[in-house]
Amino acid sequence: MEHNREVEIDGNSNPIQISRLALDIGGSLIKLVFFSRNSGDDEDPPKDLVGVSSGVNGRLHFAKFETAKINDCLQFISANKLLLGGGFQHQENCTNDRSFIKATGGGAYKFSELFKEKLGISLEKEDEMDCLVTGANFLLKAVNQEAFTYLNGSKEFVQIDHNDLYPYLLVNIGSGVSMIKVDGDGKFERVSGTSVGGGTFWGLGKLLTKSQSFDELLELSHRGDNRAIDTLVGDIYGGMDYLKIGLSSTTIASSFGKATSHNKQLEDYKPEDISRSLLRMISNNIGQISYLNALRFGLKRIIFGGFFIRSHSYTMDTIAVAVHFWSKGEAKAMFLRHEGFLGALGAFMSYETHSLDDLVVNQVMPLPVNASLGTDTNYDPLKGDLNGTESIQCSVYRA
Ligand SMILES: Nc1ncnc2c1ncn2[C@@H]1O[C@H](COP(=O)(O)OP(=O)(O)O)[C@@H](O)[C@H]1O
Ligand SMILES: CC(C)(COP(=O)(O)O)[C@@H](O)C(=O)NCCC(=O)O
Repeated sequence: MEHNREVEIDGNSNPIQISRLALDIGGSLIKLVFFSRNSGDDEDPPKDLVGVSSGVNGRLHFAKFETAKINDCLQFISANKLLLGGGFQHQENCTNDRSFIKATGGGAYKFSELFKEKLGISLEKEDEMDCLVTGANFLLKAVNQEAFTYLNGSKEFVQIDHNDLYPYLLVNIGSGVSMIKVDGDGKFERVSGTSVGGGTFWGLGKLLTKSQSFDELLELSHRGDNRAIDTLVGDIYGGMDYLKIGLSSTTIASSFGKATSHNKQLEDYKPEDISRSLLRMISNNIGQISYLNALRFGLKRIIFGGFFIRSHSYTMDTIAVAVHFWSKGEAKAMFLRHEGFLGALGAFMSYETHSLDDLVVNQVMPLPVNASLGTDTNYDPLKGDLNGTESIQCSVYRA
């Protein structure tokens, strides 16, 4: 099982001290975020941080499980004693069990009883849209090298000016898609959504290609050629462009259009071509709907999150090109390194408004990890697909 291993620390076998665990239980995946305190070292806060006294150094960890395999997730929480710890406390041996954990997503309702029964814990529910926005704002403001653009195969990190962050359109591509106009911290409106999202790609792709996993389906798309199954403008116009309305001969005129051919069956198409065509169709469609919503509200920045993206170059390229094409270069698509963890991070941050409001999360830096969750120490943020196996260094300050 991909993530079902015990948490190690800093390359040795001391158990880590976990404070705070939050969950986002979605239609497809369960996302976990938890904080582990570095052993022994409290620190003085930076001089420019007013109103705080001492700090705690630690790491934020990320993990994910398929929702259908929720028992693996329960086992992971239990095996790693993630329910121990009572917030960011300074005592060395903090062992008081929590009676609740913060959780968001539909599964926080659906699986509430299961958590109670198997782990003896209540799920304190946080609104999913609230959490997505809080998570996105947190990442954009606090994490260095978080947001990037993707065009023609190259990533470029965007330096976020905190005074010029809002408004933006947040598009979360999970099982379904939510589009949220964000105007500030806690100030947002869900302006649109579409049911044609990540679940559609995975569901249709599984039926059409017999892929056994999402990763296999994505891998197939790398090798595919969508022209075998999509009808291009050139197929209709005898190889010519239709420049009068701005369409080149290579533009897709009709996704899956060639599949209408009477003398071909599903078996006559290669799974990799089907996967590629499907990925392109769904990414393109989401890019276009996003642009139309950005246009409705005059938004220039569209920030995409959700695990559908999986830092996959072809997905990001298709979305970015769609936004660029439809907006004639006016709007910009941006992606996030922690794309899939917005909701879980938002739930994690929501502890503050209740029992931990004297704490400020600050100085978050992406760092290669030591041994936490078996992460690759050569992690390169420029190349990386953050797959729920990285952690980031952070400090938390106490007022
Ligand atoms: N390992 C995986 N298993 C299933 N789906 C995955 C996986 N990795 C990425 N995905 C994609 O991510 C989508 C779920 O994204 P996510 O943001 O976690 O949404 P949700 O909250 O609905 O679970 C899936 O519908 C699928 O397209
Ligand atoms: C219902 C949801 C918010 C659930 O979130 P998810 O688990 O898909 O991340 C999402 O699937 C969604 O916004 N669906 C689109 C529904 C619509 O606007 O048509």
